[in-house]
Parts: sequence; C-alpha cells; structure tokens
Amino acid sequence: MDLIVHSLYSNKEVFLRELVSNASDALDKLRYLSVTDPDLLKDGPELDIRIQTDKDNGIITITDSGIGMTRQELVDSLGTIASSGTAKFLKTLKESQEANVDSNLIGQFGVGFYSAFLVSDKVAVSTKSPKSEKQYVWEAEAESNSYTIREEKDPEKLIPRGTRLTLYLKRDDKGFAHPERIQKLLKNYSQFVSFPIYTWQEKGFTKEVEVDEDPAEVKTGGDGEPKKEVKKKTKTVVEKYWDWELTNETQPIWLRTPKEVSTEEYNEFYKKTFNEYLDPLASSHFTTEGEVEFRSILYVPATKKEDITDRKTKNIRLYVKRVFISDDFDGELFPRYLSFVKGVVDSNDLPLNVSREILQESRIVRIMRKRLVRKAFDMILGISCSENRDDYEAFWENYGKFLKLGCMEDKENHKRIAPLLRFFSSQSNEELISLDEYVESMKPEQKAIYYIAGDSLSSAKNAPFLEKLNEMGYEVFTFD
Ligand SMILES: Nc1ncnc2c1ncn2[C@@H]1O[C@H](COP(=O)(O)OP(=O)(O)OP(=O)(O)O)[C@@H](O)[C@H]1O
Repeated sequence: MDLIVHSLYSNKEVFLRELVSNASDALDKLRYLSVTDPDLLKDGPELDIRIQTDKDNGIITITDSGIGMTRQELVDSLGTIASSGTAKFLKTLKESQEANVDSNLIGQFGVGFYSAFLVSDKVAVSTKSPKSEKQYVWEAEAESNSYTIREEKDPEKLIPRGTRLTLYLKRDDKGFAHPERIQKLLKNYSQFVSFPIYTWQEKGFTKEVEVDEDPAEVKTGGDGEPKKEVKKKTKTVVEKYWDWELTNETQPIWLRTPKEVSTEEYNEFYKKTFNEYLDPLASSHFTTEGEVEFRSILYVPATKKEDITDRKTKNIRLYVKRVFISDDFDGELFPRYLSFVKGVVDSNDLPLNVSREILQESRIVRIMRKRLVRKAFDMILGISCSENRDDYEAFWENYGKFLKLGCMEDKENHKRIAPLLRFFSSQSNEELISLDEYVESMKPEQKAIYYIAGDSLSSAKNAPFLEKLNEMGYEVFTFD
C-alpha cells in the first residue's frame, strides 16, 4: 500500500479511472452472461454507473448495476493483492523502475481497486451478486492491514444487483467530493466507457414568480381617461434541485464515422483501452460490409514487444453487436507474427455466445482474419511511407523480427510482406533499406548473380528477395 501511495502520489486522481473501469468490467461481464441467461437481469434491466458525492462530509459513492460479487468472490478478489490489478501494477512498477522509466508515466498503468486508498481513509464495498440471496460489505482502512466482511442488513442500503463503493476521503483529498470536480475527471478519464455514467449534480431552472402587487397606471384607449389598474409584477428566480446527469458519451468510437474522429481521440482511446502511455505509431479505422460485416480500429504500438512466442497477449478486444465478448481470441483473429497489433473488432455476424471452437471453425472468422491482416499490412505500409524515416526505423527495430517470422509462416502474403522488409546493407552505409532500394543500388552484374553464403540462402527471409529478382526478369539460381 505504501508503495502504491508513494509512487502515485502526484497522480492520485487515477483512482476514479480505475474504479470506473472495474465497474465497467462488471457490467460487461453481466451483459455477456445475460445473453445466455436473461434471468440475471431480472433484478433490474438498467446497466449503468452512478456516482454521488457528498462534499460536506467528503464521501464519494460509485454504484454499478453489474455482476457484483458473492462472499467468496469478495474474499478472492479484494482479499488478496496478489490476484488483483494492483499486483500487476506493482510488477510493472518494479520493471519500469529497473528500466528507469519516468515516474510520471506510472500513473498511466492499470492500478486496480487498491488505488481507492490513494484518496481514502476507509473504503466500503457493498455488493450483491445475482448468484447470491445476500448482500455483503467488505470494509478496510488505509492504515490497517486487515479487512472485515459482513452481511448488509440495513434495508435502506440494499441494492438490487451490483456493487456500491463508498470512499471516505482523507482530509486533504475531500476536494474530490465536489460534483464539478468528479464530472471534470470523468470527462477526461472515462469518455470511452460504453455504459452510461451518471453523476449527481445540482441543477437550476429559471421561473417567473409573482412579487408584491403594485398598482400601475395603464392608459386605456378611447375616452382618454386614465384608469387605475392593478398589474401583477413578476421576477425571474432560479430554482435549485439535484438530479442525475449523463456525463459520458456512450457511442463506441468505432461506430462513429472515421472522418468525424480526430487523431487525438483515436490515440486517447488506445491509451485508455490498452493501458498504454505512448501514442501508437499508426492506427486504422475501417468498416467492412457485404459478405461479412464488422468494424474495427487497429493500432501499431510504439512500445516494444519482446516475446515473439507469447500468444496470450489480450491485444484484440472482440465485441459482437457492441457486447464485449473477450480479449482472449487474438490467436484466432490474427496470425502469431502480427500479435503485436492491438485493437477492437466488433462483428454483427457472430453469435453472442461465441467460443474459441466456433471461431476456429467459422468461415466468417476466416474472412475477417484475412481482412484484418490486410488492414494491418496497409497500416504498416503507411508508416513506411511516412516522410520521417525514423518512424519506420523505430517500427522495424520493435517489430522487424515479427515480419521476418511472417515470411516464414505466411507464404500467401509474401508479396505484401516483402515491401515491408528492411535490411542492413554495406552498400548503403549500413543504413536500413528496403528490397527495392537494395536492388536499385546493385550493379547490373551483381543483379545477375546473387550469391548468399551459408545457410542464409535457404533462410526464408531471402525468399522474397529472390522472388523480387525473378519478377524483374533475372533468372535466379541458388547454391547450397
Ligand atoms: N465493481 C466491481 N464489481 C464486481 N467485481 C469487482 C468490481 N471491482 C473489482 N471487482 C473484482 O475485484 C477484482 C480485482 O480488481 P482490480 O481492479 O484490483 O483488478 P482487475 O480489475 O482484475 O485488474 P485491472 O485493474 O488491471 O483490470 C476484479 O478482477 C473483479 O473480480
């Protein structure tokens, strides 16, 4: 706790992003499960997040109507740091400290539930799962290293389903309980949450009220006689009241028209969705219609992905008709060598209860995969056409080996991968150059015979190069 509080000290406000993101996950889970079990919604069809503040007492409550937690789930999820987002955060923190990452960037990582203690002395989580008859309250104080769980007995505090977090703010952080402050933070942090977020706001409307009667002189036309008439006077007053106000836009960004979305919005969406702290190198937003209909936004990250064999990347978030299904299907939607690509894919043609088995056998998925892969190539080609040569060099340094793997694993796409390859060449002062530039720089007699020593001859990365020479009309002989 000490480590979290100290490393995030200047970035306390991330608590709101983290707690709203947990609420949104809980709603996603409920919506997904309710597809096959509509009974789960019987305690209330509304799926939303509501945030209320009490600025006089420094209290914030965040209520979601999501999946909630049973007593056991409370113990498992909030009782051990090791299994929470906080554990992941601590791991990242350690790694980034070792790598000397600027500590300002740390606030961008996913911190998890425990970030509530950045601003709170005490946190209460009152939660009702549709699987359980009872509602339970988990409570802990920042200074203590234990928690309590009890059953909620107060009828006034019962909720039909979901979770209500109550944050009792620290003395110095009570300012977060101002409704305008919360609204501002939400606009900044949660604009891409796809469930409505309501905040409790003071509102006013103007109305005319009568004031003390006052005799007024009014001329009546005709006889010219001034007539005394009593005219009622009014004045405008502002009537104050409190009500829920919708604070975010719930239309997912991928459903919007690409022309209307700015680069900043794409980048923000990327950073918030994938917990990234650097803007992506490239993005691509597209819709395909016809045989198979889906929408997608893909990104090439600017951060390096080390492990080429890591298939569990959670880089592609799959939605079916806007319902979040899973981020576990990267391998089904993209080949291994493109596992660094991140993005969202929303299909109208897949069943909501789609499983890995369905994906693997589906003709629709085969078509989607083909299109996604092509779009990924286009996006990478786009970076290579950038006026700034450094952009592609950065890309190549991060992901060059992935594309080389592509040459080996995806013969069908050789023609698309070839223009994306780069080589160090002694003919170009060891600069990274493309195949075209390489062939260009060769003397005619070099083009006639191209000899590669040792096993590199049969190595797949040379295959596109040989194909290229062949295409240009040279006869290619290879020697073992
Ligand atoms: N509002 C909520 N409703 C239901 N379950 C919740 C809620 N908030 C947290 N949880 C449960 O507590 C667990 C721990 O939350 P925490 O934020 O620490 O990690 P995480 O959400 O799993 O990871 P990350 O924050 O990196 O996404 C969650 O996985 C979830 O099971």
